[in-house]
Amino acid sequence: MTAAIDVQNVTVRYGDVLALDDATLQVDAGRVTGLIGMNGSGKSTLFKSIMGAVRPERGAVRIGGLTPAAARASGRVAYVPQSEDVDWAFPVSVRDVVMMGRYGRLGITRRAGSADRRAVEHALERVELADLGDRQIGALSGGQKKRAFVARSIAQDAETLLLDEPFAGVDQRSEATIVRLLRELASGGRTVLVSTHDLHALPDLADEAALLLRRVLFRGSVREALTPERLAQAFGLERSAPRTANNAECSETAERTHPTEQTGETA
Ligand SMILES: Nc1ncnc2c1ncn2[C@@H]1O[C@H](COP(=O)(O)OP(=O)(O)OP(=O)(O)O)[C@@H](O)[C@H]1O
Repeated sequence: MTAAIDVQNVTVRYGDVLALDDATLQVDAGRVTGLIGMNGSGKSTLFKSIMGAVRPERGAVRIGGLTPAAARASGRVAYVPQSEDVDWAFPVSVRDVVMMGRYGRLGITRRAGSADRRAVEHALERVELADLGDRQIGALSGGQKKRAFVARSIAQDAETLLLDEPFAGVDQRSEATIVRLLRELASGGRTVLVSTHDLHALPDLADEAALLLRRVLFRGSVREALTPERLAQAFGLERSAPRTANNAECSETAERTHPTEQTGETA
């Protein structure tokens, strides 16, 4: 079976910081895969590589057999970025953000039709934000913002969903709603790759797990991933802790993503 996401020997450097070192990962459709790694292990960089927002020095990525650019252009892949990467002051409503998921389908006039509006309302209902569609995106709680971005992915009807730390700073209701939705989407045949620090939530969330420390150390069942030996390896308790790069000293800085954009283009 061809992997829905195929990351082959990807190496990414920011200046002299080696963020990914020969990372290889296959992610299957129809399941939720949890991406686990310590701060700075390269999780966001892996997502940005899959989205084509950073250019690997070596290696290749395919999404459903397509290059990242082609997968993005066809709307097959949706990305829920880390909250810090989003400019929340951007003056758009929650409904506008969710409508952005439909942009690939709007055609040349960019005018939303009734099917688009129905898809947006349906997505808002699924994330339990139907009452807050008119609110400015920046005026939502952390968990509600995450749910708005998940709604955008649902409205987009993307085959592949990438979520970077969707549970960070999120209330329990939002976490439960997002976990339930991701499981439903995977059951419906979607490919879901989600990074999280929350190891306790992993068994409920994911069918598979991948451990990352600049390279993929392990990919397999959640139970096998959570063994003390594997976690010690992934969290740098053994010899090879990653260099802790100080972002302030780095020449490149990640740009902020408008709520209306799919990615922060950094390369
Ligand atoms: N734009 C950038 N410029 C320079 N270095 C960067 C940039 N983005 C990330 N890095 C560095 O690359 C490494 C991997 O960062 P990345 O954000 O991918 O890790 P992460 O696993 O997502 O971390 P976290 O869990 O803290 O979000 C880190 O050392 C980080 O400091």
